[in-house]
Amino acid sequence: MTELRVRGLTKTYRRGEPVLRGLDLNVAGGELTAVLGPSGCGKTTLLRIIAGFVEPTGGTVAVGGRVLSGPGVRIRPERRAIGIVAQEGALFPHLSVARNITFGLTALARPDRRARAGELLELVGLAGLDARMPHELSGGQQQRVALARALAPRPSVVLFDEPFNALDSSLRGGLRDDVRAALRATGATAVLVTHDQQEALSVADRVAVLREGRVEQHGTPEEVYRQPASMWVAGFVGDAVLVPASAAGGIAHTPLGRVPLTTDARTTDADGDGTALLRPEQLRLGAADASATRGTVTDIRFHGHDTVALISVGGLPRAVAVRHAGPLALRPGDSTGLTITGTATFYPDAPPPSSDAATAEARAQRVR
Ligand SMILES: Nc1ncnc2c1ncn2[C@@H]1O[C@H](COP(=O)(O)OP(=O)(O)OP(=O)(O)O)[C@@H](O)[C@H]1O
Repeated sequence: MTELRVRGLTKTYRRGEPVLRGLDLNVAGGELTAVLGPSGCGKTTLLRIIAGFVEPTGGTVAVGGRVLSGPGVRIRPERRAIGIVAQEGALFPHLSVARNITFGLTALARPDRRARAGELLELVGLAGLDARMPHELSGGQQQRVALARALAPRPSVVLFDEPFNALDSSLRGGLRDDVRAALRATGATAVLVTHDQQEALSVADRVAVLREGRVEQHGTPEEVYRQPASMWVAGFVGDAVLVPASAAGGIAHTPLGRVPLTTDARTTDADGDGTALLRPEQLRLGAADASATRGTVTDIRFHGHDTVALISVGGLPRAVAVRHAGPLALRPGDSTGLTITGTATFYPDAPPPSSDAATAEARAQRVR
């Protein structure tokens, strides 16, 4: 399995501002990293540089220790052993499914090519469709063929540029699972660019969050969601409840109550004022008893699988979001108790949420 290593990557297009500003990213052999970030932060540029379609201004790209782009080195795209799955499969419309898949396998004898196409179609769940033409396939099937084509030459790295974008949500889930299974089966290292945070969190081994041409955090989906490296990441990935807090002895005191701090070195030593991060599903509504903070419902939003209630609490300038599994028997104006479960990440010396520019900026930039 082959590691992808990107070091100090910079890119400035002609007559433009720098797009990549010293980007570092390691993807371990056989792992899938999802690259997530606001529109225009340089995700596609990163992918195109790794593929060899765009020359970086500085920095290096290496696969398995072999430098593909770097000072004085530029390996042509077709010699990089990198497969690409684009937004909309971009299959050759005049070639059958089998010939699309084996297009690049000119070194193989015809029977071997046929066998390889059959093998790959099985892998992507399309066994038997060898003779179909692209227009006879659904969008999801076309993307599966595009994946099979990308995997056909046994690339060590596969790049996905928003591969599920054109598909409706019912198809996306199944295809995502199959992409993951196919990558596992082949051992390819993969990078997937996406706008969709749920997709990034659910499909990837690791998530790299890009901001203004750098990686702000690269970690497992759980790390990025539970312990965001910054308030900006907290607000960009998922819904954040950011409240002013005072930390001491591993506990944050907030207007919503006391909450233990998440046990990582950055957080547990915290002492003094800052901001605590909670997620809406960590808040529980219930009887307004003595142990709970009291709040007033200002809005209820039903999402089917869950309901989000906005609760206004004394001492907080903005209502906090509470995610509740299933429907809620509360209405705007009702009084409720509020308790915190789990732990909080703490950002020392951070501005209070009333002027939480970081989150506002992240929200404004987030594209769904
Ligand atoms: N060929 C090009 N020439 C000049 N500027 C470019 C070129 N390609 C991209 N850019 C600029 O570089 C910046 C980053 O673009 P890029 O497509 O990498 O971002 P992105 O994160 O993939 O965005 P999106 O999520 O909207 O697809 C943008 O400001 C874009 O206008």
